[in-house]
Amino acid sequence: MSDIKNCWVKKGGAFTGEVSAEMLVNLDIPWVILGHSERRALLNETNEFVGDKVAYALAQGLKVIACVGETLEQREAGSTMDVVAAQTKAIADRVSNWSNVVIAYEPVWAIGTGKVASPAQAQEVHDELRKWLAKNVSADVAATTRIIYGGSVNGGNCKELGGQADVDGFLVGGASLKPEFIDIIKAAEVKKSA
Ligand SMILES: O=C[C@H](O)COP(=O)(O)O
Repeated sequence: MSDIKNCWVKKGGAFTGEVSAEMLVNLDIPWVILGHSERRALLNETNEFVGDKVAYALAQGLKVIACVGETLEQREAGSTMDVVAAQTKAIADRVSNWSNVVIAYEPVWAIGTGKVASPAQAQEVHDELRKWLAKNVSADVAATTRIIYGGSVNGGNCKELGGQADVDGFLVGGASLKPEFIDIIKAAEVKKSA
């Protein structure tokens, strides 16, 4: 197993049902996904709590895919960038070394719905996120941090999405269980080898 979709915010202990970062390290699981929208929405994980989790997981030696993304209501209200900037800021406030962080932009309305963001919509947010990192963290972190896209990626849309300048790969749910996953991997690797 190469990743898991959550871990606890601090050292393991009497937190029944939670998976600690230390457990993942012991099991040689290198990556953890934190801040997934389902945990934010269903388990009331705040931006600050997610930021604390990211910092703790990194401190234990894990690599983190940190998810950010807006709901449909937030997009329609024109607050997409405010939402993802606030989510990213809570991480930036707690993390100084970004070398083991990947940001996953996952518009909530696109996750598991079949309604993928258009390549232009994805590129716009990825570009804004990179600019946010350049302004608020550093030019180096902005240039080197991978910003991947998630939300209804499939074999049919991966090429065009992956061709966008600031889309550095994908976070894939449903399609990772289907043969088309191989096409998605290939679409993500084109840029890596370029
Ligand atoms: O956890 C998986 C991601 O949220 C994306 O899921 P999806 O590719 O099924 O939309």
